[in-house]
Amino acid sequence: MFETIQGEGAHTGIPSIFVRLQGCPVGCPWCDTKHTWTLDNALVTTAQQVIDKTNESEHFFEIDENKLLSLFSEQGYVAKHVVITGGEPCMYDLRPLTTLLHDSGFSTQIETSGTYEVLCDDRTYVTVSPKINMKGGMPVLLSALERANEIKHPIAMQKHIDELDALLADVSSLAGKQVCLQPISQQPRATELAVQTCIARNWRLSLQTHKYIGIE
Ligand SMILES: C[S@@+](CC[C@H](N)C(=O)[O-])C[C@H]1O[C@@H](n2cnc3c(N)ncnc32)[C@H](O)[C@@H]1O
Ligand SMILES: Nc1nc2[nH]cc(C(=O)O)c2c(=O)[nH]1
Ligand code: SF4
Ligand SMILES: [Mg+2]
Repeated sequence: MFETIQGEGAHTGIPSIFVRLQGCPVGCPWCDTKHTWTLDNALVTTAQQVIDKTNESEHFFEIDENKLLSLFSEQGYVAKHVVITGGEPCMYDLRPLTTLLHDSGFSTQIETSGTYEVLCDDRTYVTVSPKINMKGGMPVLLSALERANEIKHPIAMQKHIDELDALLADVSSLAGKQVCLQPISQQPRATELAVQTCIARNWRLSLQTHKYIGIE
């Protein structure tokens, strides 16, 4: 859990509290948060140790939504936008947390791979970053794509754009959905392909801006 600036997608630049949920079975080889993959009780520690950690350790803490809300003010957080990410946050039922946050004056956003049903408040802004043919062998769910406010696709080569086109063909309507391309790991060739494709398709470019300025 940490406070920073949303670095990706259409909400780039918004001060945000990030809640990074532990556990992900999807297995993207280039995942930049591999320390969140393992869900093992032996890794449970205290909230303060997780908040204070300076390295990417696999340790995590368990908390209910009411205590999490209290923790935001105890930590002195001032951001009013909460990004729930992971790991794969949609392994969990996020309705209690997102509804509590909206009713308490926060806006919320979920970052998900689209491999689980998205269970959240109607007011939540859902970013689906579809993960196609990854090691975990989990399909991207049409229900997740339909719920998405934003589809933010990580790409490195033309094949990834073709795979996105095939997924989008099944979505009932793209009206009101933002489509973004996000270059994988700041690779120059991926970035060039994303720029050219965004211009040609009138899609939006999503850079992981926090990585360019060295913030979390
Ligand atoms: C770490 S994931 C966690 C949320 C969820 N599991 C998902 O994949 O959307 C958060 C975002 O980072 C993106 N991401 C992860 N590793 C990346 C990388 N090496 N380059 C670009 N984007 C990456 C994902 O595609 C996703 O949009
Ligand atoms: N600054 C910042 N913005 C982000 N947007 C999505 C992120 C994520 O890991 O889900 C992320 C992240 O890790 N840091
Ligand atoms: S789905 Fe998200 S957290 Fe899981 S491996 Fe892929 S990028 Fe990482
Ligand atoms: Mg990240």
